[in-house]
Amino acid sequence: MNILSIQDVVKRYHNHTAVDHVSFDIPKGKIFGLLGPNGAGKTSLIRIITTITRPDSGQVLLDGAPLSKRTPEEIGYMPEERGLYKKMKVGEHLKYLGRLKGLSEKEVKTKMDYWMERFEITNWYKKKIEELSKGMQQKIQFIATVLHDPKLLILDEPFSGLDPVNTNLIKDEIDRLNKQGTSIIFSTHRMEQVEEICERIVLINQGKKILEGQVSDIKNQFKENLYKIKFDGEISQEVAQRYQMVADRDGHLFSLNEGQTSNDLLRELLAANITIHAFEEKLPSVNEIFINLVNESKLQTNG
Ligand SMILES: Nc1ncnc2c1ncn2[C@@H]1O[C@H](COP(=O)(O)OP(=O)(O)OP(=O)(O)O)[C@@H](O)[C@H]1O
Repeated sequence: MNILSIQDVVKRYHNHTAVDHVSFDIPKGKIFGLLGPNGAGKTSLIRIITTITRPDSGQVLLDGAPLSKRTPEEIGYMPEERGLYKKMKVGEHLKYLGRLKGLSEKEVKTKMDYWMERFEITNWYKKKIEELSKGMQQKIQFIATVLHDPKLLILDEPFSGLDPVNTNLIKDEIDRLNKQGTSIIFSTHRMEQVEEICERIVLINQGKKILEGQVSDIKNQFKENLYKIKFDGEISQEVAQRYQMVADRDGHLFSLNEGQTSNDLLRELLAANITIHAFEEKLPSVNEIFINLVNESKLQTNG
């Protein structure tokens, strides 16, 4: 079952196509990465999902049903551009946003107290937003996003401006909400966070989907048969050349040749009488895959 189904969605601004026939599904209960370089069309797509704008064509289903007036109550969206009213007090602000999402006065109070206590910030109720640091405002924005228990959370750069302790705090909350069944779309340019957090990703470039799938499958799909080996001892020139051995940060990289297996390499190294401390396949990082694909499609467009 999918929490979200994007079906052939197109969005144009004047003569620019920001989202160009994009389709993908997001399975329920997963953390899904929506990736792409600046200007790729991610925000345009998110604004369609959250019903801020409408697509020119195509449709979006949330939990199997077309988007409607009730959609915002089912989604929690934390935009990259944080939009809190500086002059409002924290308590008033959360109450206001919770009411906008359809919560009753009593529900807002219960949920707000729960989150403020959870984050140990109950002494902030009467503080004005403008009195809070960027990171503190970020916490309030997070609470505002999850206050109404949305079934789909859309988080755009949720850790920007947070120190490592608060990053972990929010990361743990995201994880906990996900374990309780909340589906999550996570949009970021921080690729190491994608590897750590997301199960599946979609990569958009110039409005078009260029890659989609399970992170582990994608890494395997783009692997280059590289092995990282840590060893003590001498490797002959001949073997080093044949495997295009190069020094890496804390070991050496070996490339398998056509038709060779990792076992062939290991056998050869054992015969060379070296002491092997570590032997592992080096899969490309999501960052490397991202950069390669985006550069490739740039070349295709320019060529
Ligand atoms: N309201 C608008 N009017 C005109 N053009 C727009 C509008 N919103 C977005 N665009 C254009 O659509 C394209 C996609 O923008 P979008 O904000 O969706 O990208 P993005 O992937 O979110 O980028 P970033 O990572 O930089 O936030 C860009 O070329 C942008 O200039």
